[in-house]
Amino acid sequence: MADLPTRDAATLPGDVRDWLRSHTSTAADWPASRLMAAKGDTTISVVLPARNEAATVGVIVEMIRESLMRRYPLIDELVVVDSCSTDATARVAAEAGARVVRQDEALPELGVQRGKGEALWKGLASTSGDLVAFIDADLIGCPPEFVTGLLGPLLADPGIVYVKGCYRRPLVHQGRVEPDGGGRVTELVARPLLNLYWPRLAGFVQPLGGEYAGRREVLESVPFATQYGVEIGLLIDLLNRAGLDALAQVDLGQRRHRHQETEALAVMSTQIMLTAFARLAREGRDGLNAATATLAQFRHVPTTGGGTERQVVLNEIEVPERPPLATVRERAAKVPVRA
Ligand SMILES: O=c1ccn([C@@H]2O[C@H](COP(=O)(O)OP(=O)(O)O[C@H]3O[C@H](CO)[C@@H](O)[C@H](O)[C@H]3O)[C@@H](O)[C@H]2O)c(=O)[nH]1
Ligand SMILES: O=C(O)[C@H](O)COP(=O)(O)O
Repeated sequence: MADLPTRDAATLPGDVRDWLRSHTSTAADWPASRLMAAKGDTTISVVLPARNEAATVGVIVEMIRESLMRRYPLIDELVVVDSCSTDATARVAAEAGARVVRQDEALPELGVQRGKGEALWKGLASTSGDLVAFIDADLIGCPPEFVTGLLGPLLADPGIVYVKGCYRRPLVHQGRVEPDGGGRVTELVARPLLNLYWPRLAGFVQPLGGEYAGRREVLESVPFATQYGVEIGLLIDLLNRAGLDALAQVDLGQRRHRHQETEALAVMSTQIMLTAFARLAREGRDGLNAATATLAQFRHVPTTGGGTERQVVLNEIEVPERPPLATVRERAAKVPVRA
């Protein structure tokens, strides 16, 4: 870890610290039986965006159908948006029991765009549940708690409009597992951007995570960036529209997925930056001229009981500048030399 001055979480800005404590729960707080009691007339849709996910989408669909449609009739509608796949994603998803919507065939009068955000937007347009949960289709292992955890705060509290999943994210590379090495774009791009320009969102452990749920009327009231900027765009726009207290996060445990190559992640990073810069411009901020920043990061440390706990680490980051050396030398040359 870099040798930076760090502070304790207690010195997070008061509203972020309070939010982190009061608006973070764990999936275990929201068992399906409890949600069934709270569901009442509320209808719930689950949308999986999928581009070439034939290897994983079927297992996720089967899990949702078995655990959350048959065993507990919690989910009313399960849709896979086939995002221009060239593999058997659509067939596998349909055989597993999902309704498959082809991204380009939904809302054809509005033309076609590419990317994950487009798939989610078309999924929102093709479903009708009062609550909508989005789950990535490339997850390797997706227990029912990934869905129930996201729905819990929405069913329990009418003041919550949007719930984001968080988790530990291992990086699996050439047979090696780094327990917290995943989420590289999150750590290198999204978290610094949010801490710099939207510090009230600094408490989101996984701002780019692909598992989240919201109320339909709220999701339909904000734009969806079409590509990979969709997650950061939603967070910023929902903060501005609904306020921090209407947002929540739920710890879903651990998330594994198919990793992309560095080259593809650079494209993703650029899309995320463009999405954020567009929001800075809309908010009338140039924002690009700061010399100091606080970066809140999350670290998992061992506990005495043999488990781990998440700690907030605050880094104070400064980039003071030195003037061009030539200008300093010129000045030094003018200082009279004493005999
Ligand atoms: O054009 C696309 C690209 C992706 N996807 C699907 O979207 C999900 C996530 O895409 P993926 O390429 O696996 O993204 P990650 O590398 O996992 O990126 C992370 O960071 C992204 C940027 O915030 C988020 O969109 C992702 O959900 C999050 O997992 C998967 O089901 C994809 O099949 C589409 O439907 N259409
Ligand atoms: O969410 C992210 O930061 C990107 O999807 C990269 O994730 P990975 O480092 O786990 O592949």
